[in-house]
Amino acid sequence: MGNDLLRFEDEYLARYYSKKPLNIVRGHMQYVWDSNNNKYLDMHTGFGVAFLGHRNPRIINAIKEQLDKIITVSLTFYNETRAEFIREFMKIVPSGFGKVFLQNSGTETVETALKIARKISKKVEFLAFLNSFHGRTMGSLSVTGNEKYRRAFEPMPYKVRFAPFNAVDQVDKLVTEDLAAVIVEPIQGEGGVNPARPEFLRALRQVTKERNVLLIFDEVQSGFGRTGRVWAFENYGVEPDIFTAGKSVAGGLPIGITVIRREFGDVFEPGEHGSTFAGNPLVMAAAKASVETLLNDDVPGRVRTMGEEFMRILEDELGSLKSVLRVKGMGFMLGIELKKRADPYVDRLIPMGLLTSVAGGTTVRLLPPYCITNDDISMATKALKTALSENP
Ligand SMILES: Cc1ncc(COP(=O)(O)O)c(C=O)c1O
Repeated sequence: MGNDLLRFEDEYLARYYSKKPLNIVRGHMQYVWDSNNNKYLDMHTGFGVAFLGHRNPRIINAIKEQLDKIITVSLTFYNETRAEFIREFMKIVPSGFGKVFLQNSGTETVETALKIARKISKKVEFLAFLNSFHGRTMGSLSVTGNEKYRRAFEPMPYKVRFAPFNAVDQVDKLVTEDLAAVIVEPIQGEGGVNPARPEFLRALRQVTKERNVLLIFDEVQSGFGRTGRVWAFENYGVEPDIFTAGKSVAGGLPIGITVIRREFGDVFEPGEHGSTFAGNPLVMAAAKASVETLLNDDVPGRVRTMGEEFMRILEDELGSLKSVLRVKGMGFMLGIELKKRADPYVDRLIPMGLLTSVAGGTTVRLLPPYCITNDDISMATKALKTALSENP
């Protein structure tokens, strides 16, 4: 990439991901630019973080205004910016939910959900699903149903049983009274963009209720408008006891939120849980502006309409290609499942000006920002068609 500075990343920065040879220097809404001023349509969006666009003007202004006031205030104290965010956030939370736990990432919000479930239920075991992804810290990793992420760190601290995702007929047998909770993504993201079948979530809700087992929906990837409703579970008409959110909720700044039903109250005694950075006014200002954007721009409505159209176009244009198995997903959480590994295709799309990511090994995942246009959809479809038509 002709930039000597970047060698510091190679030499000293611990590697988490296989790195792409692209130095991204700037972003605006659905586009990013590299150091050679090449423009890319961003459907990677930092694994979904930039769903409201890069540097969305409303969010940037809110951050700038807050910078002139104060950046950090512990949850030990009140802060009006935080209170304003909570007031806005409660507008998008269904009425049965009444407490919000603030964190700094998706994995932390899952950790918090698991702790809450253990505290409320006084039980310790969990049921999770194969192919699920819930995070990298040891608790959230315990409920992640993919050996690849867990193998190097066994044994896991939490006792977890795994079941096949969408196996409606097994729900009655698997959800036993000794479970603290069942945790499930309404749409599996990292596992390959796999929507739950409505009857699967309905069966989970019915049996968990009957057996006094808590139901957790992990909405870190599927939530906040991504699937054409504010929460993916609203597409199914099924409500959990606890749900999580993260990724785009603070417009690009780190956040994680756990939401629980009103009747559970505060759950933790002072000192039982905490977080140094959580609820800091800078992130809260960005998150408040993000909720306002979601509501003012009717993000879920736009995503619902355009997502259906995008999916139809992808099915029409790519569905019959030899390399393609199926197009799947919901709203702006879309996947093109291939007959072989997806990484070479994702790499090939980069010089064509389209950034995407891999999910479940064989799926090209599209997580576009809500503001993409019909021209962007045409450009992406054309690039995908070219890339998927040839062997990489
Ligand atoms: C469903 C789900 N849960 C949890 C996480 C972990 O979030 P984070 O990477 O912010 O810790 C992710 C991340 O992709 C996710 O998709």
